[in-house]
Amino acid sequence: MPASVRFTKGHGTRNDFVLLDDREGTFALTAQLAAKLADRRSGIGGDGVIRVAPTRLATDPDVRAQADRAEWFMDYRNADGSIAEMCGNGVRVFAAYLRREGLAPESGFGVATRSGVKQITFDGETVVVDMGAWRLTDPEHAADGMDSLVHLEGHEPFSALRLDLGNPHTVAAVPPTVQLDALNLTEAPDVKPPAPQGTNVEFVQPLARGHVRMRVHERGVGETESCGTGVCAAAIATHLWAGGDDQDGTWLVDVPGGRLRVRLLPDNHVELAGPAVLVADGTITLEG
Ligand SMILES: N[C@@H](CCC[C@H](N)C(=O)O)C(=O)O
Repeated sequence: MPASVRFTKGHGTRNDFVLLDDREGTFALTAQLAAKLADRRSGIGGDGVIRVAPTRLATDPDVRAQADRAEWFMDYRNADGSIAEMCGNGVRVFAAYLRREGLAPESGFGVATRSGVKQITFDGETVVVDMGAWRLTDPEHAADGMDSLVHLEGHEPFSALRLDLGNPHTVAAVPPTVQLDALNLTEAPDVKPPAPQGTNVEFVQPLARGHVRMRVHERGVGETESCGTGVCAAAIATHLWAGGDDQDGTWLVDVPGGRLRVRLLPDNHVELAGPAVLVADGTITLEG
């Protein structure tokens, strides 16, 4: 492991990350290292930690197999050190870093992730990501658009839909009689049936046609101010609940950290667009 590593702190709608520049592919992002760096008091602080690494040197053969379509691999871990397959805000910050460092073409490129290659383009400072194809987690039980319940103390259980965006999501419909801002998300919500790999839980309320607001409790982190895969899941679920044809396929999703745009594309593909901000750079010494 090298003695010192360049890092960059960045965020996408205030979902924040520590990026570690491992362009030579020389070290491992362990659970311990990620949790240490993500700590907001004794580390740099972030909702997640991302290693920028050459795809061809990835240890996972499924990631290495993406090397012909994506030069760089987003090696992502949550703040508690656990691995996640995908991160929608993280991949935009990752793309902004590659762009700034001149490591990828302005015209667009693929990023390798644990859930396949994600295609990036830029619209000015907005980073646009083809997040790939979504799917219902349990299509057999989701006929009416609901397949689970989310329990939060002090509330009637919320009806919810489980979706797979590469990582797991449970989108809970919050009735208009419930104040979204007042929900207590300090503890992980109780989801039934339980998710074997854990789940991110989104709480969603419609605002207008094609426009919703959302709060999220992220697996491996806690409540965050935004979740890119989560806003995609929220838009897809709301679209399905509305009968699938209530708008033109473009959704705005307001989260505590800002606003993201989601487009529902053919073949169940979903596109995420939003900002990515690189805040600070530094060097950190890693213990051997
Ligand atoms: N914040 C991310 C999602 C990060 C991973 C998630 N916590 C998980 O464990 O699946 C996003 O922007 O999508």
